[in-house]
Amino acid sequence: MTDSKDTPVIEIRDLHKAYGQLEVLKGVDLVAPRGHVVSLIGSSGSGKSTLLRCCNLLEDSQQGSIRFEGEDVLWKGTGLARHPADRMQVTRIRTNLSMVFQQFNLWAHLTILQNVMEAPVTVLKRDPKEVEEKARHYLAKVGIGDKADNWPAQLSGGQQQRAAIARALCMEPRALLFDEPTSALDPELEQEVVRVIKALADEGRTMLLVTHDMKLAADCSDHVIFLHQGKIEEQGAPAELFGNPKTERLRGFLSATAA
Ligand SMILES: Nc1ncnc2c1ncn2[C@@H]1O[C@H](COP(=O)(O)OP(=O)(O)OP(=O)(O)O)[C@@H](O)[C@H]1O
Repeated sequence: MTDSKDTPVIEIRDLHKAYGQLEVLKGVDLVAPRGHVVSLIGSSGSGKSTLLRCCNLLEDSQQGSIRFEGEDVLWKGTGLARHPADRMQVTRIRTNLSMVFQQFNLWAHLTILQNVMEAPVTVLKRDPKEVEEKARHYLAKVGIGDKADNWPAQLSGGQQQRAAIARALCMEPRALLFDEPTSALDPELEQEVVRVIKALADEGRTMLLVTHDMKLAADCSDHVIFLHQGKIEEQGAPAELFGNPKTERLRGFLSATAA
């Protein structure tokens, strides 16, 4: 692994992905330098989640490259993690590129604290005492330190999503991948999560953010990519993109195809 500070945390080149005959990604490039937030916006079915899942090795792809801190993390057409060495690499990549899903995916039978501690203790074999300290720190950071001993069902949707963010942070990843983190939430709960994401962006965390929320993308991104039918339609800094006529056209097709 290269450790130059100039090496992008995530670098995707000419990525192609198909499910059978359905071509979902048709040559996508994306670069996320350290400390940058890159948002992916696009109509439903444009391939945003698929791109994120390829980064996290939940999907393989047919062509192109994905590099994490200069290291090639793509298996082309061979299936993922068949070899034990590959499995170790998959764990390492998933630890470093921690994913926050739309549907929080908390374990119902574990308390919030246990949910946050689960992967660092059981998968990464870290010391439970140290992990607990970190877990409490991250729960406090996302504003739900007082919910550590509650069950997920006792929390609101916004609180559950914040717990899911704390769980991702507790892996101490090099980058966070957010897949529509606010779309399962009511507007007022959404704002709780938006505040946490903005605070993480202000801290200089590297993040890829898939969102339908133009305002969220505009407020916290260094770079915004509009994906349409598996290709990049437009991209740039929010200040260049938002409010100009090109983006208004994109906003049009977004609202026409919103899920
Ligand atoms: N496992 C799968 N098998 C077959 N087709 C899939 C699979 N996953 C996604 N697709 C298809 O790939 C296309 C892109 O899906 P993807 O979830 O990446 O879109 P998206 O841009 O994230 O959409 P949305 O905004 O609605 O979440 C869609 O046509 C979808 O039906």
